[in-house]
Amino acid sequence: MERVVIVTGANSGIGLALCERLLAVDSQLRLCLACRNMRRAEAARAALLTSHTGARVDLLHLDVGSVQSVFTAAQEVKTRYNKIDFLYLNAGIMPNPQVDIGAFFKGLFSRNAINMFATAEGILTQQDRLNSDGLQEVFATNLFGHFLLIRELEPLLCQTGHISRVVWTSSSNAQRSAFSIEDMQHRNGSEPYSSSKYASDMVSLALNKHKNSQGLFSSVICPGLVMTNLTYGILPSFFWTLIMPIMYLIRIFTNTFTLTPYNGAEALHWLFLQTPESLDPRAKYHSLTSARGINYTIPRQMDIDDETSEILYDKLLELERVMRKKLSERNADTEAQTY
Ligand SMILES: NC(=O)C1=CN([C@@H]2O[C@H](COP(=O)(O)OP(=O)(O)OC[C@H]3O[C@@H](n4cnc5c(N)ncnc54)[C@H](OP(=O)(O)O)[C@@H]3O)[C@@H](O)[C@H]2O)C=CC1
Ligand SMILES: CC(C)CCC[C@@H](C)[C@H]1CC[C@H]2C3=C(CC[C@]12C)[C@@]1(C)CCC(=O)[C@@H](C)[C@@H]1CC3
Repeated sequence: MERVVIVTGANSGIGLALCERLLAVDSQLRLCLACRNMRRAEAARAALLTSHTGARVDLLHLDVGSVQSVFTAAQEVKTRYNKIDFLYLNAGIMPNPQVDIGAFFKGLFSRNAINMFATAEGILTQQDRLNSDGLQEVFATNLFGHFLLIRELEPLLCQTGHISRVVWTSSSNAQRSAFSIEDMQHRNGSEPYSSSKYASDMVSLALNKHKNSQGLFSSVICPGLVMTNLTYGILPSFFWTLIMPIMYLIRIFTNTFTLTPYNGAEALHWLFLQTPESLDPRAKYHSLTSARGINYTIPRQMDIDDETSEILYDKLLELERVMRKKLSERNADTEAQTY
């Protein structure tokens, strides 16, 4: 049976590697690349068709960081497909990352060194900004746009007699300490990436609680540390290439250095092959690569509580109402001006 799979941020890195891997296991797939830049999306589609001639690969314009774009894209999805089997929420940003060199060297000679390499805890900050919707950009892109997409696609995702899956590309950098329920957009901190990923872990838990009975199942994964455009924003690519032998050395101590997008997509691919009943809603599924280069997936319990995840879910629903109102007022104004 033909399965419909949508991948956000599919034109590069882990998203593109996932598409390659999915087409390799299911040639009947109807794959939809949901991207903000159609030129890059076309190039990704061409690359996929080179290795999988005859595959059914659609393109969808989607900027998850824009409320209007999410609504327009969801409308388009509803006209194209009558069900969704997998929705991979993979698009993500980490703007203006800064590594605290002092904290890095302190961590290097501490008992916490392995954990630091696996999670970047305490050594990585970012500078966020407001987007044109008046939302914090990292929150809007990594979390809220995806949340809205799910809400808009509920008629397709929650159908009686059909199972749909959503999979969030989260991170082991998601930390409780970076998230505050009073400041869910992380307006006041310097770890918006960590906060947004922690929030996605909580939303996934809440979604399972509210939507499993309607056939919608949510999971979260961490791809490990992968060389992509995102990590090339932290250190330039030539520097990563220079220190690659050290990276392989570190992999002996932490299997979280998956390094290639193919390896990083392991848990995303693994989830595609599992039945939802066999999965743990409180677990994050980690892509891991052993020192010998063997890929595997393991679940680890997430540090989240039901109460905060419920409050967050409600707050997101409230923000959704506010944004819908704002948008309809904005659209009414534009219409009035054109007449
Ligand atoms: N690399 C790593 O070590 C890790 C990555 N992750 C997560 O993996 C996911 C994929 O990132 P990765 O492959 O590493 O990095 P890439 O930068 O290669 O991929 C990110 C993708 O998201 C897209 N994207 C960004 N913003 C938007 C937007 N507003 N609307 C639509 N698409 C958007 C990008 O599009 P464009 O090309 O147009 O910018 C790109 O296709 C992210 O969620 C990231 O947080 C998690 C843990 C580790
Ligand atoms: C290995 C080198 C000698 C020095 C590299 C130091 C840091 C730049 C890295 C150490 C741990 C890395 C890390 C990430 C980014 C680069 C490091 C901070 C991530 C935060 C990238 C995005 C994620 O989502 C996490 C899973 C990564 C965790 C580890």
